[in-house]
Parts: sequence; C-alpha cells; structure tokens
Amino acid sequence: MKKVVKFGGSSLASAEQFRKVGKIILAEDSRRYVVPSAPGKRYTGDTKVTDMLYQCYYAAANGEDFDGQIKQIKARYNEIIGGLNLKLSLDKEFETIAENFKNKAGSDYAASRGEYLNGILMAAFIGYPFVDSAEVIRFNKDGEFDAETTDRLLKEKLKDMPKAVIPGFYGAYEDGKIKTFSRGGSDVTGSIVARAVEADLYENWTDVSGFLVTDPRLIEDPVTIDVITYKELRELSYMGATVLHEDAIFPVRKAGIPINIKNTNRPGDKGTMIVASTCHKPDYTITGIAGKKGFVAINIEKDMMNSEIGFGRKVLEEFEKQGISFEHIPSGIDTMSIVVHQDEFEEKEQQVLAGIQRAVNPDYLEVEGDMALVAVVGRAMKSNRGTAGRIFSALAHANVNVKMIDQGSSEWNIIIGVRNEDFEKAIKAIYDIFVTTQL
Ligand SMILES: Nc1ncnc2c1ncn2[C@@H]1O[C@H](COP(=O)(O)OP(=O)(O)O)[C@@H](O)[C@H]1O
Ligand SMILES: N[C@@H](CC(=O)OP(=O)(O)O)C(=O)O
Repeated sequence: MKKVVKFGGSSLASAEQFRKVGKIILAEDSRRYVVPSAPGKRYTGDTKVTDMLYQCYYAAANGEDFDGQIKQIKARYNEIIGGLNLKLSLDKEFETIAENFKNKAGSDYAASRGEYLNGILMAAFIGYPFVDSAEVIRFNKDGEFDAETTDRLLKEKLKDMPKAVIPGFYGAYEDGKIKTFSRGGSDVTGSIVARAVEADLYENWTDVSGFLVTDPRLIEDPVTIDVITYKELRELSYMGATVLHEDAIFPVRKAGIPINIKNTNRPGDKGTMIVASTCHKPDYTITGIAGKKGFVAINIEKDMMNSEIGFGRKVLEEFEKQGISFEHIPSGIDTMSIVVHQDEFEEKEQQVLAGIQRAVNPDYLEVEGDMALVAVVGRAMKSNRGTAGRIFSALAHANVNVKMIDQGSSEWNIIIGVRNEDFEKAIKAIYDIFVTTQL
C-alpha cells in the first residue's frame, strides 16, 4: 500500500497541529509521500503565511522597508520549531528570501516560500528527505502546467526514495524561475505526486471530517458525504466548495486513484472517499449543494432567433473578443441568456453590449446583475422522480425568486440563479428539504 498525504494550512498552523500531523504520518508506514501547505490560520482572524508573504513582497517590490514583515513570518516558523523542540534554523533561508525579495524575484516566488520552508520543517520533524518542488514540478513557457515532463521528473527523482516530503503549491519553469498554481494549489501538487508514484490512495487532510453536503460556513454542522464521484465533486468544487482545488481532480481521476478527505483533528473519522464510480447508494437524493455569488445574466430576445443560423455563435463571439468566458447559456425559443462572472464582465460591459447589438440586432437586450448561482448535484437525482419539483417548491416556500434554471444533460446537476441576497436562504431551503426533513 502506497499513500500520498497532503496536509492543508489549517493542519500545519502551529506546533500543536504539527504534532497531530506527525502522529498521523508515522501511524502508517504506507504514508510515504507527504505534501505540506504553508502554515494557515491558527484562529479566526489570523493571517495565512501565504498572505503574509504576498504582503511582504509587495512592500519589498515597492522599495518600502519590509524588515518587520519578514521578521513576523520568521516568527511563525520559529514558534513551530520551538514548540516541537527541533534543532533547526531557517536563518540562511530567510537571508536568501530577503535578498531575492529585494531583487524582485516575483510574487510567485514569494508565495511559494511558505510551502518551501514548511517542507523543510516537516522533513526535519518526521525524518523524511526533502525534495524541492522546483526540481520536479514543471511549467511550460506559456505558464501552463507540463504534466508529461513533471511525471517523468517525479518518477526519476522518487524512484530510489521510498519516502519524501514534497512541498505543495509551486513548481518552476525550465530555467528555474518559480511559478505557483492558483490559490489552494497544494491539493493539485498532492494529486500530481499521487499519479507519478502510482499511489493506491491520495489522502487529503484538512479541518473538516470530509466533504460535507454543503458549506459549513453557511449551514451549521452539515452532514458528511461518505462517497462521492469525481464527476459530482468536480461540479461542486467548481461551484465554490473549496475543500479541494478543482484542478486536483484530473491527475488522479485519469489514473483511477481514489481521494480520501480526512480531518487532522479527528483522524478516526472516515471522511469522504472520492472515487471514479460507485454502486454505493447515497444517503440522500442529492449529494451536495454549492454556489457562488457575483454573476450577471445578459438576456437577449429576438423573434425567430432559433431559425437564424449562426445567431448563438455571433453572440458568443462578442464575449470571446473581450476575453470573457461564459458559465451558462440557458435558452428558449426566442430568448437566450449568457451568464458570466460580474467582475470579468463589468470592465467590458459596453463593448460587449454594443458588439451584440451590431452582430445580431436583437429586439431586446438587458443586463441583470448581482446574481448568485446554486448548484444541486447528485448521481441519484436522475433516478428519483420529482427532484426539480422539490427544489422549486422549497425555494418558493422560502420566498426565493428563481431567476434562471439550467439542468445539465447528464441530469446530475441543476443550476439555479437567484439574487445575491437570497443566496444563503436558497441553500438552506434546499438543504432542509433533502437532508433535514427529507420531505
Ligand atoms: N462542502 C464543503 N465541505 C467541507 N468543507 C467545505 C465545503 N465547502 C466549503 N468548505 C470549507 O473548506 C474548508 C477546508 O478547505 P481549506 O480551507 O482549503 O483547508 P486546508 O487549509 O486544509 O487546505 C473547510 O474548513 C470549510 O470551511
Ligand atoms: N498556501 C497556499 C496553497 C494551499 O493549497 O494552501 P491550503 O492547503 O491551506 O488551502 C494558499 O494559501 O493558497
């Protein structure tokens, strides 16, 4: 049995958390490859080391004094080192970092140091060798992750290393310049390592006992999902369930490696298994609910639009020209709506609207902002009659006005557009009808 274990920032925020992590790793010999994040928040209102590094770097790059800030970051690590009674000094590393900050090594370099230093600390703590991810995680010239080269480099490097610590979140271009994944990207590193070493299981350790039916910040103590498929998870993480980075699914999915989301604070809990397919019957009709605020719908009406060949393409081209990607396109016979992220759209709004006007001469063109999207996802939804009916009656009872409906062709997924201000209410109404009351 070979496992890759990734620990999120919440699991590595303090010496006390490190101790729990050490126990977990050493409890099983199969936990061979460890992917740590940077120290996260110790308490509500605390700052993640990654954010401290970004702030410190911006001060340095602006020529401001950053000595105090770097000392605070160093103190975060020293607090952990001291608490663990380790004989380790990161002084040399911090000197190099300060020098590189002065020389404007880039914000990716800056942010990556959180994981780099935590990797060194973790390796010293558990006695595993340290592998710098800059050597084994590769990005191509265009800044895209190079899966093939990375897989080869990791295989070569780890071939004679039965155990190792490989920091999450970053890699490098061929010339050694550091590049990070997007925020939360240590999950992606874990997945890439799991694939390269052909792990039997990728354990992703965090501060919740698995993937919950919905966001615990919106609903108090939601129930845990025992088993979820990659496909369901992809929909939920894309729509804002932040437990796992959305890109962390592809590498392991291809290789058929399951992911187990586990809680560092309650290691005995089973957590959630994420698998390719399963005959496990879900406890509820729906598997999960996720959502995000901040969308805008551009509603277009034109008589006979359905018989005008190329209508949809011409409309979408106007978004493409402005570099805006779309989320959904619900349509009727003479109507079409394009749903996009409001922050991306706002800057280019007038260009897009003028372009659509010119390209298809609609009878009516309207923009509706401040919309939230709620995704209700579940592999059992297809075989349970009346799922959509239950959702809409729950929303009606909660006085939530539905602005848009989009059901994926797989019938695993219903997306509902509501006003931003109704977002929390909508999630609660759907959770209650399927989970709390199971009406
Ligand atoms: N559906 C969900 N299930 C579990 N946690 C969720 C869900 N949606 C959002 N979260 C949030 O994700 C957090 C875990 O992700 P993250 O903060 O990235 O952890 P880590 O620091 O361990 O990487 C949880 O503390 C929780 O607040
Ligand atoms: N430390 C990085 C990468 C990461 O994955 O962190 P975490 O595992 O704490 O979400 C971030 O804050 O984005």
